[in-house]
Amino acid sequence: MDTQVAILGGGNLGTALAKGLARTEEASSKYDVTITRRNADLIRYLEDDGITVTTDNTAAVEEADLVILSVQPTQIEDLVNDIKPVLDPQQHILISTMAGVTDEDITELTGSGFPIFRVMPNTAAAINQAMTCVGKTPHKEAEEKVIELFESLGKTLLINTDLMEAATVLGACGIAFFLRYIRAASQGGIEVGFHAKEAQLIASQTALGAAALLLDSDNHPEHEIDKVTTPKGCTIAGLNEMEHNGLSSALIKGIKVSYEMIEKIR
Ligand SMILES: NC(=O)C1=CN([C@@H]2O[C@H](COP(=O)(O)OP(=O)(O)OC[C@H]3O[C@@H](n4cnc5c(N)ncnc54)[C@H](O)[C@@H]3O)[C@@H](O)[C@H]2O)C=CC1
Ligand SMILES: O=C(O)[C@@H]1CCC=N1
Repeated sequence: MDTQVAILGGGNLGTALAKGLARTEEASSKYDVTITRRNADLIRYLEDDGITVTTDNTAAVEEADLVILSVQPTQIEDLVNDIKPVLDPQQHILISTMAGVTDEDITELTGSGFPIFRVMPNTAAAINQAMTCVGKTPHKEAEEKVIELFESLGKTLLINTDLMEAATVLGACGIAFFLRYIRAASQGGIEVGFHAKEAQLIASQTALGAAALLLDSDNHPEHEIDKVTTPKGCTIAGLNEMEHNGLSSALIKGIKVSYEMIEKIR
């Protein structure tokens, strides 16, 4: 029988997870997905992909093996109060995507005995290109199921839970950080002669190529950069100008401020 997945909170991330699970034959043949949202009509379109859409959290949980909690941190208390009567430690593996919410926070609301996993995916799950960090737990059998689910949505990395906040910033917020780079590169591309759509295509495919070079080889970025920077050429001139203006420093500082912010989310 298919594994039953309930995604509670069909917002930006929840819908990305649902779309990814419906998008490939491999995932859709393994997982039966139900997604909930208070205003379910806003995500009714997911039914076209074979996903069950409902406002009824308890009905979704009653059927589920894997329960993904994907509401905002401030909304978790109401959600757990809603589903608590049907939560069963023998049946349910709880998976939280919530930034800054610890497993202790969740246990306080659910009561003890549940395998609770903290995961940090990103919105590229919608196209099965997510990076998902999964926090280690002692529940090894359940862990395999959680990793299998997120492997069907992209790549996974098992990490110590004290790194979940760092994973949030680098992997989840990272989507926005890289997209802002692509937007800026496109704007530069327009200044030097391209139409907006052409500039975006060139910048996006170049970003994808740069990332793929690293994923394919495991090389350090600077090793690949050295291959592009012709002596006295235009690459090193542009790169050094970017660094004089604080490119690397701005990124590092932004990541640190983002990290410090997680403490304050809840
Ligand atoms: N957006 C992102 O890229 C990522 C978000 N996260 C985390 O995932 C969680 C969700 O984030 P987003 O999807 O961006 O937020 P969102 O605000 O877009 O989605 C939350 C959804 O949950 C629904 N909701 C709230 N209470 C509910 C309830 N009791 N029953 C059913 N639905 C309910 C809301 O109506 C909303 O549609 C957050 O905790 C966030 O920290 C983690 C990684 C990436
Ligand atoms: O910005 C946020 O707080 C959430 C967590 C990671 C991505 N979005």
